[in-house]
Amino acid sequence: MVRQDKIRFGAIIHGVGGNISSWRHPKVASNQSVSLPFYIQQAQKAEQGKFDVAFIADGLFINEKSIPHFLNRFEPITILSALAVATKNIGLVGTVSTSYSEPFTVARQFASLDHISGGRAGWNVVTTPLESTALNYNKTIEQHPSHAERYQIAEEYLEVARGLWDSWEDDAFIADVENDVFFDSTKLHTLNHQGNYFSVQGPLNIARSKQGQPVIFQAGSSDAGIRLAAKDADAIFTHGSSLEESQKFYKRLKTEVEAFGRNPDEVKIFPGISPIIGDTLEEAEAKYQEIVELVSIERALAYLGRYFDHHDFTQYDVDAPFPELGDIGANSFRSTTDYIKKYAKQEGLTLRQVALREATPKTAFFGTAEHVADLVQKWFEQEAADGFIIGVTVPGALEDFVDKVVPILQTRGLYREEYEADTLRGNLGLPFKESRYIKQSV
Ligand SMILES: Cc1cc2nc3c(=O)[nH]c(=O)nc-3n(C[C@H](O)[C@H](O)[C@H](O)COP(=O)(O)O)c2cc1C
Repeated sequence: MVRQDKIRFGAIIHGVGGNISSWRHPKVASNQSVSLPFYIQQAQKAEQGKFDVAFIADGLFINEKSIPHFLNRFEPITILSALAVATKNIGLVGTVSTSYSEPFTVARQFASLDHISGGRAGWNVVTTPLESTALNYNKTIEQHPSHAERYQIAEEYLEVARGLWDSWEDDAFIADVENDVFFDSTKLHTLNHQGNYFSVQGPLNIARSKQGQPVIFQAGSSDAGIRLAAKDADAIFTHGSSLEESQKFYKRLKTEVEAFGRNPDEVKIFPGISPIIGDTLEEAEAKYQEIVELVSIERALAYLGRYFDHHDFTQYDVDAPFPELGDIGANSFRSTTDYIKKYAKQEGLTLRQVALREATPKTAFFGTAEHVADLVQKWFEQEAADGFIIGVTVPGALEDFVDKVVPILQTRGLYREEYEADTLRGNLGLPFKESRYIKQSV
C-alpha cells in the first residue's frame, strides 16, 4: 500500500541502557544516566536524524534489583528543559505518572516545558505499575490503586490537565499598557473541576503554548490502556513484538479511535524496537554477543521479576518450562506480563530462555542497515506502525541507525529530509490544539 505520510522516529534516551548489564560495556560510562553531556549528545544525534521525539522514560520506585539506569537517573521534566536549549526541532517527551502526582503541578510543568521549548513538549501519560511506589508517597501498599482504578484516575487526571491548559485563550494577555489592562477577563476560564478523584479550581498560571497544548502520549497496551489512548492520546508507545501482532494492535487502536469520533490519522502508533546494526550480519551478531556475555542468569531473573512487581524468580528451576504464574503481574505491567506468559507458553520456553530474551532482547530489526530499513518500510507500509521508538540495546545503536538506516529511507522517499515545522504537533502532522472555548464559540 502506498502511504501518503512519512515514517517517524523517536529515541529513548536511557543513560547506561535499558539492558540490565549494558553499563559494563567498555563503550558505556557508568555515570551516563546522570550525564548532561551524554543526554545532549544523544538528543542532538536524534535531531540530526530528523527524529520527531527524544523520549525520557521514568519510574518512581527502585530497589536493589532494579536495573542500573533506574538506580541513578534524571527526573524527566528537568532534563527535558535542559535539552530544550540544546536542540531546535526535536520533540521533548517525558513520562510522568498520573498515579502519584497532582494534575495542577504536572499541567504547569508541561506547559512551562512547552513554552521553554517553543512548542515541542510531550507528556507520556502513564499509570504506575509497581505497588511499593505507594511507600514513597505517604501511602501504604494497600492504598496502591488497582490496574483498573489507575486508568480511571488517569482519565480524570488528563481531563483536568487539559482543562487547566485552556485556562487562558490564545489572545488573553493583551498587555494594554495605556489602559492598564494586562489581560482580557472574558478570555480567562476557571475550571472548577469536581470529580471522583480530583478537586481542582484553577485557573492555571501559564498561557497556552505555540502548539496549543503539549502532545499526549500513552504507553499502556492493556484494554484499559488502549481505551485511554483511543479517547485522549495523540500518540501511543507500544511493544514492537511481531509484524502480525503489531498489525492487529494497529487496527484495533485505530478502530477504537474512530469509535470515539476521532480521526484515526490523529493518533500515531509507535512500536518500540531496539535495532542492532552491523555492516554484515556477522558484525551485528558480534555486537549482540558482546552484550549477551555481560548478563548473568541471576541478573536476568531479577530484570524479568520487575515486570511482575519484583516477583522472585529464583525460587523456580531455571531449566524447567516457564512457571505457571496465575494472576502474578496482572496488577503491574499487565500488557507486558500477559505477553511474556503467552509467548513462553506458545514457544515452550524455559525460564532461563525467557529471562535471557527479556534481559537481552534481539528483535527482527537485526542485521545490515539495508535489512533494517526494509523491515521498517514493511511495518510502515503494512500498517503495523506510523513510526518507531528506538531503544538502545548495544551501545552506538542510535548512531548506527541515524548514520546508516535513515539515509536509506530518505533515498526511498519514505522519510523526511527536513523538519516540516518547529512544533512537535506540526512535525507529527497533528493540527494545532484549539482551545475548547474557541471550539464552543465557532
Ligand atoms: C515504549 C514504552 C514505554 C513505556 N514507558 C514507561 C515509563 O516511562 N514509565 C512507566 O511507568 N511505564 C512505562 N511503560 C509502561 C506502561 O505505561 C504501563 O504502565 C504498563 O505497561 C502497564 O499498563 P498496561 O497494562 O496498560 O500496559 C512503557 C511502555 C512502553 C511499551
